[in-house]
Amino acid sequence: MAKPVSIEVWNPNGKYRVVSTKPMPGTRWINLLVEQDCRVEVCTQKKTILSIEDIIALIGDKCDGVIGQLTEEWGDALFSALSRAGGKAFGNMAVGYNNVDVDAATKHGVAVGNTPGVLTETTAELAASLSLAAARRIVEADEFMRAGLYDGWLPNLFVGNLLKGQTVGVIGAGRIGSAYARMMVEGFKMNLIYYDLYQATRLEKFITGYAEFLRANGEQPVKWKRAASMEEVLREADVISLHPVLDKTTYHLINKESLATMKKEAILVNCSRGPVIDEVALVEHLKHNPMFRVGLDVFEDEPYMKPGLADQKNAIIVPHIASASKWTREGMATLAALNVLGKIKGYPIWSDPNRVEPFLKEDASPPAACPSIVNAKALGLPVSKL
Ligand SMILES: NC(=O)C1=CN([C@@H]2O[C@H](COP(=O)(O)OP(=O)(O)OC[C@H]3O[C@@H](n4cnc5c(N)ncnc54)[C@H](O)[C@@H]3O)[C@@H](O)[C@H]2O)C=CC1
Ligand SMILES: O=C(O)C(=O)CO
Repeated sequence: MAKPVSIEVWNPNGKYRVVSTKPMPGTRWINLLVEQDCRVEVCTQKKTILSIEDIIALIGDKCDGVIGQLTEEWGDALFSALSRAGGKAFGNMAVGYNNVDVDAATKHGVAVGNTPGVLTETTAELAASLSLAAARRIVEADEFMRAGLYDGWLPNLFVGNLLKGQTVGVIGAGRIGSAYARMMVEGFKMNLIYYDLYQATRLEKFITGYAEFLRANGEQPVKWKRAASMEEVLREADVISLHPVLDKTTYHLINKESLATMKKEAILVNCSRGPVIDEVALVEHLKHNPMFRVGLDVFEDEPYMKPGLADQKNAIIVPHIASASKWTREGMATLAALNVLGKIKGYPIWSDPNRVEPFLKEDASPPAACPSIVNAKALGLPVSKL
């Protein structure tokens, strides 16, 4: 028997019971649920990652929907518990849903929501920050200052890489990868090489237009290329940022062999999911190639790091904070709640999950639709005409 889990309750007499496995930023998401007759229960347990038993205890005997987190393994056990409790919706507070067994959810008739569109720029900005921090050795230099080691300007002190004119490589040029590419190309006048299963037409058009603008202003134009293979990106790029989804095709995409393909002084950034990189191979590569640098937001066995990673001066490591801007996190909470609410109320699915602004306007009621349900087709859910 699982121990009871501590909760905070809003609108105790609400008709629909919605559980959030974590307190989430802002209050709009709670207000929107309460206004629509939901009793909202938020788990306040002082434990970062809840166990499956904890979540089953939270679901209880009657639960209409759950808002959960990417740290939780949502598989058959949780979806059958939710379905037994009458639940029809699970909202993952994330765009990535590799923690969710979508087939199991579909089998139990549960809609799975995610939160695309609201974290694109925020995540791309962190990837850009890590790229810059690695190129200019900002963390090492900061540690040096704090250690009281600075005793005057020197010609060779913390010399790093100039990005202008170098090539940025993007693997996975979807929403976030494309936003990152634009930042690096437009902001630092880098050339782009990208690899994706699909053509990034809008990104290509943007860079072509920007190159024309630069040429017209007497500046060196930037260039872009869609690579035929990932290896081409690894061979040619000076800075490589990973932005694919995590699935069977991208697990350990970066391994011993692919690391060996990269330039000795390349920079590798990962703001996607940890298992896209074989972290043991990466630690070895960092040890043997001191001029190779990485910026990591995500890790293979979060919250842990593989032995030796934290000792490498050529690694910048931050704790999965790529989406951590206030606007984005509040927006993610709102979208996750509206996915659950929409399914409870029987609303149709929003037709373009990338165009989520109407759901985020503080001073307006959100559209009567679920912003993004990943198994909408499999469940045969109707699409909104709004
Ligand atoms: N570190 C963080 O806090 C965050 C991490 N993420 C991660 O970033 C991922 C991407 O997010 P979005 O850009 O919104 O998704 P997206 O679906 O727009 O882009 C993913 C791209 O990866 C491509 N792709 C899939 N398999 C591939 C392969 N084998 N090789 C090359 N490309 C491949 C897809 O074609 C697509 O263009 C999410 O799934 C999530 O895991 C997202 C937000 C924040
Ligand atoms: O949305 C996601 O996929 C995240 O990783 C949140 O930071």
